[in-house]
Amino acid sequence: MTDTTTLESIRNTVESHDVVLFMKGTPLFPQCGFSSLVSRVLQHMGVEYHSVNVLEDMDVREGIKVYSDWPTIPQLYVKGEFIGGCDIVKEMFETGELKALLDDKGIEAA
Ligand SMILES: N[C@@H](CCC(=O)N[C@@H](CS)C(=O)NCC(=O)O)C(=O)O
Ligand code: FES
Repeated sequence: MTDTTTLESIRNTVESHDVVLFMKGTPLFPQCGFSSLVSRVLQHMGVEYHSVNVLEDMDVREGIKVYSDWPTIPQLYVKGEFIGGCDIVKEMFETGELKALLDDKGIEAA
């Protein structure tokens, strides 16, 4: 069960930072290949981002799925908007769509 406090706290997190990655582990010590890939893409692009380790909080791990109506981790948010998980981010990176989106939102990428 996901309560409104958890959802409000998630909303606060995604609205407090331009780029937020909900992941398993941390950028330095990712705990899953899918999370690792997305954090490496962002690092490679020189994008500053806030990361949330869902393994530290079961409420967030389950709550983020309800918040976005997306069943898995990782989850990338840009300016409060859910962008996607590993497959989507990988594809958007390869096509240049991710760079275009970040440019469009005024987020600096190298
Ligand atoms: N195809 C997914 C891969 C991510 C995925 O399958 N995540 C699983 C395993 S890490 C997950 O979050 N399962 C639910 C959970 O662990 O809470 C994507 O594009 O992001
Ligand atoms: S933790 Fe096993 S696939 Fe992500």
